[in-house]
Amino acid sequence: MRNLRASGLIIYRIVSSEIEYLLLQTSYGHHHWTPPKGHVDPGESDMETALRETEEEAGLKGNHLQIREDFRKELHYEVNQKPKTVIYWPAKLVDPNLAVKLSEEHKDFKWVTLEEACQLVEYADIQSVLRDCEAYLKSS
Ligand SMILES: Nc1ncnc2c1ncn2[C@@H]1O[C@H](COP(=O)(O)OP(=O)(O)OP(=O)(O)OP(=O)(O)OC[C@H]2O[C@@H](n3cnc4c(N)ncnc43)[C@H](O)[C@@H]2O)[C@@H](O)[C@H]1O
Repeated sequence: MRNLRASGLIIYRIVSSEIEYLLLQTSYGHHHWTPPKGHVDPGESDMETALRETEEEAGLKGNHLQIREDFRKELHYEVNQKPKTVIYWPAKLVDPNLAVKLSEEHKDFKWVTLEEACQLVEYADIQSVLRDCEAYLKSS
């Protein structure tokens, strides 16, 4: 069975010494919240996809971001009985005031603290990735 593969960026910014994460809410389905991410197209690397999807979904380009490639996490879950892999890297929004521009795929976005993010994302695996990411960012 073909594995679905997606990748994205855990976008964060620093505001008054606090880390805030960018989450997007889908316009479809049950309107779940995730960082910007999407399906890897044929011939694309995981990082190329992560950058393309972040620009398409949030209007943030690679030159707006500092990507932390040394922290990479994979999620594995099933969508419609098919296995799906999602890869994330953290990326700092260099100008914390830069505006997010949504596409039609999402109906809302929020900048939230770790605890608020864990409530919004609802799945234990991405909550765990966010907690590990915060620990990594605070230690480096
Ligand atoms: N129901 C729908 N109605 C209309 N158009 C739709 C649609 N679903 C997808 N689309 C279309 O597909 C495109 C998305 O393509 P992309 O933008 O390229 O890909 P994606 O982010 O990987 O898609 P998706 O939102 O489906 O993925 P996720 O794994 O979060 O989510 C997939 C499922 O997995 C669940 N899920 C998310 N994270 C999970 C996790 N950590 N553990 C377990 N389940 C999880 C989600 O709740 C969700 O049910 C959109 O443009 C949209 O047009």
